[in-house]
Amino acid sequence: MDHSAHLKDLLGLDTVEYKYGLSKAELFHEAIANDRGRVRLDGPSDEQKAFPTALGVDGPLVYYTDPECTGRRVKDTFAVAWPEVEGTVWWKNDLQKYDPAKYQGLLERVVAHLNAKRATLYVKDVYVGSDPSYALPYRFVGEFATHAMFAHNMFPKDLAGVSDEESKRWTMLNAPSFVCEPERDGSRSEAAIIIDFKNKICLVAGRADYNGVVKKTIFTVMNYMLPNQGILSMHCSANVGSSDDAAILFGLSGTGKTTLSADPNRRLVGDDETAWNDRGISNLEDGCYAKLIDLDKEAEPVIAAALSKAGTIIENVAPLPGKTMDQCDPQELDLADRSITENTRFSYPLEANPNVMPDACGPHPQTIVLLTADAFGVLPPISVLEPKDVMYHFVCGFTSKLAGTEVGVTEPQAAFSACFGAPFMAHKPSVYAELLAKKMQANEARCILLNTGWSGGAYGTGKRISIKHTRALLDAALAGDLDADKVDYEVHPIFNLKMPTSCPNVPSEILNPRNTWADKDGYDKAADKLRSMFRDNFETKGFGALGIEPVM
Ligand SMILES: Nc1ncnc2c1ncn2[C@@H]1O[C@H](COP(=O)(O)OP(=O)(O)O)[C@@H](O)[C@H]1O
Ligand SMILES: C=C(OP(=O)(O)O)C(=O)O
Ligand SMILES: [Mn+2]
Repeated sequence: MDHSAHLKDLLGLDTVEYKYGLSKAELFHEAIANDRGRVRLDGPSDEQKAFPTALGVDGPLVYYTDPECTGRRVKDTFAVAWPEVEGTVWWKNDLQKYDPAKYQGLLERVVAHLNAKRATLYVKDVYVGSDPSYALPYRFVGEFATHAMFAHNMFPKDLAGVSDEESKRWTMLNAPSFVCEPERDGSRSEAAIIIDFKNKICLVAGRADYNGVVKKTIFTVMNYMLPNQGILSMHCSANVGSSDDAAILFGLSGTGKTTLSADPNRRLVGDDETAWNDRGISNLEDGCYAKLIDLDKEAEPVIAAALSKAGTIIENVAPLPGKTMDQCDPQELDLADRSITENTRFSYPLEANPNVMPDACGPHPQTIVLLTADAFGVLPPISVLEPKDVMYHFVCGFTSKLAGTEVGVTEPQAAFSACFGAPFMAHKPSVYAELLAKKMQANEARCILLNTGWSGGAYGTGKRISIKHTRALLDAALAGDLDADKVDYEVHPIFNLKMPTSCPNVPSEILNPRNTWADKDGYDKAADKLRSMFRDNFETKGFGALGIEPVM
């Protein structure tokens, strides 16, 4: 069945025009010519009205989202509560039930809207997963060429060996020009992002044109599908060292998955979504989606270099003062500008990194890193974990949500996000925890908790630990220099975490966070408060009943 028959059959689209399978260069030109002014813009700057903007033919595509949608709209993210799937989904605030009848009505209205305007729709066929044994065909269908180009950048394209493509295919219908009516459509607002697990459809209706939606929605789908095959899907980045030693780095948004995995001395597997099966790890994607805010070109050389490559998509970054986008070299964008959002981004294909693993896969991980960005400034910058600590911290998923990635978050907010990615975990945390425990039993790995958050005080008084020190800590851990037989530890009296007392290229005094606070009493109180939060969260979520041992 070709794409138009498929989309007529699945969705009822029949009077639209398709631009199917365009090359990246063609999508780039389509975006320049056609995406301009297609989203309602209420009060943006002139610069935003002129989106998207090309920086020369070989330059990046610079795209400005709807100002309402500069991050993920978590409160507008749903899955259809079909009776067949209702009992298998982990329902929560960031994945709520959508009434099946309302969903069917809404889908019909979106399709009617596109048919009525004889919309031009971009169709891009990619895969989610770089290993054909589990990869799923993913058909992006949407009004914006930019999104189709994003799908092209971010996902594997020519993957041979995927069986039964038609029956496995997932389809995203992405219609930013539609306006949801909550009363009639059952949505919360004028936009809704809805996963239909029964019919393999992701519907993006309304103002939700942040590129991240195109990847995180299908990631949620993979987190639903893969555990059913015994494959652990993870919100983590991954890379491989020179002796074929793989590492995975779990973390919620803003904790450093992308930054720390882009390591000039290690080959990249992926920066965000990784699967772990019986053969090892592999990337679900084929590109990276890095934050640009305050990018320090010395601390993040790989990401900075990717910024001058052709074919990237830059999102919501303003030009330097006095420049217009057309004159502005990608290296001269105003990376400190927060006027549109803190969550400024760019998407680049893996090949923009000179140091990647062939086929975006690697062996079983030798090191498991749990990333957290503690805005209370009380967790040690590095702790060495036992497997039971990993299970505890994995289900707790403590971090601070940083500004920007989720609509509505404007300053750091303590969060317990199970599996370091609760919004994307379609099953209950126990499903992923059990798989992780099995994988860890079968493959011995060293485990660390790496805190990329605040030191010397909480957010507001202290400072974020430098990327230089975080990297030195990570490098030492990866080299085995912090293994139990190599280094002395202190045990943190409140968090019960093993803190190395020394580490190459890191001042020893920062290794125990209490040393970095002038106000020791203040530190003790803050640490105590965080421990209470950990305990309350553990209790409320009933993790004890899953066989997880409370470690603090
Ligand atoms: N010590 C640190 N380690 C990692 N990232 C840091 C650190 N200090 C500041 N940052 C910044 O924090 C952000 C981390 O974001 P990113 O790597 O995109 O996280 P993720 O991929 O997990 O969402 C980047 O903007 C990075 O520059
Ligand atoms: C793209 C995202 O991922 P991250 O911030 O983890 O890179 C996101 O959460 O929208
Ligand atoms: Mn990232």
